[in-house]
Amino acid sequence: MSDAHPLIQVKNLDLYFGSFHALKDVSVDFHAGELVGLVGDNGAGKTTLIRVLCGIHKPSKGEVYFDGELVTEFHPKLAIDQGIETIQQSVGLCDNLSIARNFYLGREPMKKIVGIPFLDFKQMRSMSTKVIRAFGLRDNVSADDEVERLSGGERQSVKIGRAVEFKNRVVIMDEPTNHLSVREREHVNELAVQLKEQGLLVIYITHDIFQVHKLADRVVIMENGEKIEDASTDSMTAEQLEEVIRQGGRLVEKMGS
Ligand SMILES: Nc1ncnc2c1ncn2[C@@H]1O[C@H](COP(=O)(O)OP(=O)(O)OP(=O)(O)O)[C@@H](O)[C@H]1O
Repeated sequence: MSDAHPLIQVKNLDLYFGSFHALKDVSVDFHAGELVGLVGDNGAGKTTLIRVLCGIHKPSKGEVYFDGELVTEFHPKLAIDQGIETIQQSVGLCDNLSIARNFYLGREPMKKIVGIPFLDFKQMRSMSTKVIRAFGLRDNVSADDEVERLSGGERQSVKIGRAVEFKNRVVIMDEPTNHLSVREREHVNELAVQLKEQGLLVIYITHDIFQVHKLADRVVIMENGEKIEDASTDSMTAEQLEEVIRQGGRLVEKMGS
């Protein structure tokens, strides 16, 4: 994997919120077909880093390359057009709309009847039905049901199915299993692995180093806006990575000296 060029390359990134230095000289590569765990304590800079990748924040210094091309404009719409999707626990679906409508949110297929464009409900229904079955929703859930009646895990499945169907290249999962039952958590984690096996880059943000160690190819640890570790899960155990987090990078400095 490391010989191919990275799908996303972050080089010497700094980001200030006013005088607060939120990202400090962060460099990290992310490859297609890789599941990378992004971990670190509260306020470490994980969300800020992925917000740069999603075009929400413009870095103060440093570069981001997407598929080898320097990103010159940071805007959420551009990131979506490049195929970067973020899956968050509490956002991304409208409760009072059907699963079919949610599936196409902002990308509704249209058909023309006597020259007048209408939403193509038939296509929305058939495509979303296919996907919700493939992604393991209960048989008694229909594409016409409102999202409100779905469990947390099913909601995540709809978002993940949408990311696959719309041919995203990068899926960023921000604490995707918070508040889920054990079985739902397993299901969402299996879907994350499926995404990477289909060649997508999956960046998985979590506080749970033990959970992500089982899934990820690599774990990147952040602390106080800095990247303090970037290790393959083959080279370090979950316990060793937890110790790095506990010591806040002091262990890595010691090992390097
Ligand atoms: N828009 C903002 N304006 C000012 N400060 C911000 C802003 N966004 C984040 N910060 C600060 O930047 C630091 C890093 O925050 P960030 O949300 O990236 O951390 P995190 O690692 O995702 O933490 P958590 O796990 O708690 O979500 C925090 O101190 C936070 O208060």
